[in-house]
Amino acid sequence: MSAITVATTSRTRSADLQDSLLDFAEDIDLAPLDGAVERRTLTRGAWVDIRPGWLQGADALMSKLVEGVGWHAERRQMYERVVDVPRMLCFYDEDDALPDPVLDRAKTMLSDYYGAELGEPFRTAGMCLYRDGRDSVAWHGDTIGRGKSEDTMVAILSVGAARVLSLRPRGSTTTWARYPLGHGDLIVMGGSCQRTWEHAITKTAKPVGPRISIQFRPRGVR
Ligand SMILES: O=C(O)CCC(=O)C(=O)O
Ligand SMILES: [Fe+2]
Repeated sequence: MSAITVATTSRTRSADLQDSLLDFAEDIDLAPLDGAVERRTLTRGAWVDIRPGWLQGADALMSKLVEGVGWHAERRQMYERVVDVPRMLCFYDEDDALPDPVLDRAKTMLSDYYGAELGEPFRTAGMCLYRDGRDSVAWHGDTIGRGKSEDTMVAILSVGAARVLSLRPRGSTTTWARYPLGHGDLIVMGGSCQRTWEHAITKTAKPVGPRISIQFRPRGVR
């Protein structure tokens, strides 16, 4: 009798394990962009496009990237002090192999969808790993390159814990828009957004797990 009970229990357990492995092995795939992207017009020629749930199988991609990306910490001069950049980073230049084929497909899909409007393809992939709510990115525009003077686009795919991307017009100290970016969501900042608006991932005291952001940019935009 007791042997049967044990056998039943172990069957259930292995079935559970198999289910969770199946969940884990859910195919990593991208849903269509056509007809599923919503544009929010900001001021001064800036806009944001949102495509929630673009990536399926985001758990599998998250694990793969946490393990497989050559994350490194950076330190940065802040006035008189050198401080830790509060997130881990990795940059894939246009000829670098991306850590999962789905990211190549993402880049191609974005280039196909936005090519006519953007006038060029997405080329590079920057990655940030926010280990917990203490990791952040301060208010900034991506203006190291051409975003300083030209309209452009920065497309961000998020995996892992949801964090809020905040936006404000340059010169303002108040947040005008908050976009919670969840597991598999896409947001695209476009038009003049990098030079006329600023964005940030602010710290949160809430207990949040790790989040990875993958930013696709055209050549010369940083
Ligand atoms: O984590 C994000 O989604 C934003 C990252 C960002 O703004 C940047 O790397 O320039
Ligand atoms: Fe940025």
